[in-house]
Amino acid sequence: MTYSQTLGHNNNNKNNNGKYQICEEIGRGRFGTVTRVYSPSTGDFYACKTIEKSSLTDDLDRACIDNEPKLMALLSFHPNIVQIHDLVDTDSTLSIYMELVDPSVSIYDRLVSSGTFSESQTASFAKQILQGLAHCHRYGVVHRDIKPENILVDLRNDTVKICDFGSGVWLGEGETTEGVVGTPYYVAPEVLMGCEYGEKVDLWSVGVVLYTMLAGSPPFYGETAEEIFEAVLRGNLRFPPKVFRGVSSMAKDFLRKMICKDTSRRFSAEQALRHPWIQRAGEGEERFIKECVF
Ligand SMILES: Nc1ncnc2c1ncn2[C@@H]1O[C@H](COP(=O)(O)OP(=O)(O)OP(=O)(O)O)[C@@H](O)[C@H]1O
Repeated sequence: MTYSQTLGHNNNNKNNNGKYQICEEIGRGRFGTVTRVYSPSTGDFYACKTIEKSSLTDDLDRACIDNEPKLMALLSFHPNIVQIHDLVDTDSTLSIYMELVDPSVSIYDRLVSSGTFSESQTASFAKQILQGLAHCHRYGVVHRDIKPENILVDLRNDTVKICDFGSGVWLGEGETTEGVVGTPYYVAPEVLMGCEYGEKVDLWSVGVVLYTMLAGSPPFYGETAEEIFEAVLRGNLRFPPKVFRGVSSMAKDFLRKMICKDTSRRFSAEQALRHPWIQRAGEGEERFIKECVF
């Protein structure tokens, strides 16, 4: 990874000093656009997230933008985490050059296009998400915004890649943090209660994502953000028989240990990886790519 700081005025080629050739837009988030770019020097394609600094209106947004490349750089290589390759920082824009996951589909896009996932597919993706998160947590990085939109599946090999570390935080051994960060359906109750919290917030969110993959809708629902927060705080986890008829009791046991209000009883990523539902993941599983609708 190389970091370049391009201070000064905007220049040609979208502030990248001509190091990269800009191709087409591949995604759009709250803060900017994601574009496919080509690097003649490495001969590789990358995904470039470009953020217009003028569009950042508050300090929290500015902190998110500063954090993302730092946290990504802190993590050594892991197959289930999008890698950072380069950073170009100018007066007006910040461009984060990342490993390109292409062709890819986010869990969110796949839920919208085709509804629920099979149990074996969910378990297989769960294992990869947890392996990626266990790696983050070993380095003290808490993602804080695990949701279907931030989990990409590389369709060349069905590999899951966790992306968007913009809401993340670094916590030293045993440290906690505070502050309401996350997305309503997936946020952990201790975040909403204004408590100090640690890396287990990510495990709650993974549990909610997996529940949503199996059921097609999240476990805590409401018409407004306030209603969703109230449902999350109640934390009343149900498995409606109509929806969960075909889902194994092992999967439900696993979800109860992830979507657990008591953080001391909630699984860590390492504990989750040892659960039999995850240990058995991958047995007799179909290729995801066949299930995808483009
Ligand atoms: N490395 C990548 N490879 C391929 N596509 C990517 C990559 N990173 C992001 N994308 C695409 O761009 C979209 C937006 O990216 P990302 O979520 O990182 O942006 P953001 O501005 O931080 O979004 P948010 O609104 O969640 O804060 C993703 O949903 C995905 O479709």
